[in-house]
Amino acid sequence: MPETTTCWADLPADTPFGLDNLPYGVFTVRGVERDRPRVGVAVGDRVLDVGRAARAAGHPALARTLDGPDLNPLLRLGRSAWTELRGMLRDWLTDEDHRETVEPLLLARADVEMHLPFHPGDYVDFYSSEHHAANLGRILRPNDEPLKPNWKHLPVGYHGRAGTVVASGTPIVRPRGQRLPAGAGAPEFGPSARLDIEAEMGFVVGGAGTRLGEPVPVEEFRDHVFGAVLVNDWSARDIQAWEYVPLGPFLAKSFATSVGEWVVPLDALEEARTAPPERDVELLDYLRDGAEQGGPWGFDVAMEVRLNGERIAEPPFASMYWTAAQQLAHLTVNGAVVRAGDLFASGTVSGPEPHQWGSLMELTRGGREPLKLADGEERTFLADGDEVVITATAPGANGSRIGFGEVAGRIAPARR
Ligand SMILES: O=C(O)/C=C/C(=O)CC(=O)CC(=O)O
Ligand SMILES: [Ca+2]
Ligand SMILES: [Mg+2]
Repeated sequence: MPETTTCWADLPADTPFGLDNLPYGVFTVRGVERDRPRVGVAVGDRVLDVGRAARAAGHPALARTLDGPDLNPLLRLGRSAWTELRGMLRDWLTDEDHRETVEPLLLARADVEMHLPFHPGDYVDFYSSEHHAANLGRILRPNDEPLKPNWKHLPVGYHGRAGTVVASGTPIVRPRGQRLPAGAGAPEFGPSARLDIEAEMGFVVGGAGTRLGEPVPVEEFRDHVFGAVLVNDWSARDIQAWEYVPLGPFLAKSFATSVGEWVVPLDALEEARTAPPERDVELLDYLRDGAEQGGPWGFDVAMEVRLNGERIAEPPFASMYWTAAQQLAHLTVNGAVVRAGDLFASGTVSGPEPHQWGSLMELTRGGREPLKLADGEERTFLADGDEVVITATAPGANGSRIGFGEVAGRIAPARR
């Protein structure tokens, strides 16, 4: 990637959407009736209509993959096409010769509506923060070891529900289900009373996909992953507690999983790459992720969680024990296929300090110690009308800052 040259468009100083980021999303223009959702790239506080830019630059085939309504066709093109397009974007945005055609294709962010950026065929969620896993173990299983014996030998995960992966801003209807009231002998049915968030980072699969029986080794991570996106894995703790023994989460997490508006390309995260925490058990060969395997694949991403506008947590993604490259290697080691558009999420991101915990379950010690909010309100779990917004930034090339935008959701009352 060439060094940053200046964009002819005036980018706000310190923008998290500079030329070293260029994340992809899907947009329509507000107020245009039946506008087609299509691919956009964030540039400063504007959004570039990339398909039209590609067409104007004489790349009609590429333009067709960007005409929408999701990133999936672009994801299928694979690593070399992504790199080529990234180079073209920089060219279009820095070379005065392109200004006349490209500038009218930059729309104010305020004038566009963002949509679900990709449609996952499969969605997996891991459980890869040691701090989160140990915190939940201590809260839920106080008489056991906080971590199960398998935890440091493999990235524990479960298959989620791809069809309820929703765009940032989608209202989250409080789920109803079975839960066992404390001390009761039989379950009751009703709206979840312990609705929680999980602040996570997701990774979006790209390329030709794998064939049945073909694993993706850690070494090939870069060829199979397009980029990263914010995730909020809404979780109904009361439904979960009753249903998930012994097979794992089912309805407690399948009602909605929100993803961020922008997918940040792996290329934009080169500067943020960092070594994961020291491993204290010897890993099986397929999970090794040292320099010989092209690692490390940890990322120094600083996340923030806001509840009704007030910051309640700052989860550090760099503290995750298992990396996305290990997760992908593990999820395919049995020969399961991955396809372009698939999403696998990190699991709740929690750091060592209490203000770094990525779920209300942890922040309120299992609902026993309510959070006191600035407006005088208290929360254990989410109330109807609450809005949760998760944001993140990472260090970028040339001293820049890489923004992930946000993943937002407001709780709507349960259906009656
Ligand atoms: O340890 C438990 O009993 C429950 C764990 C979770 O609910 C966490 C989960 O779903 C995975 C994650 O986001 O880390
Ligand atoms: Ca989760
Ligand atoms: Mg979910």
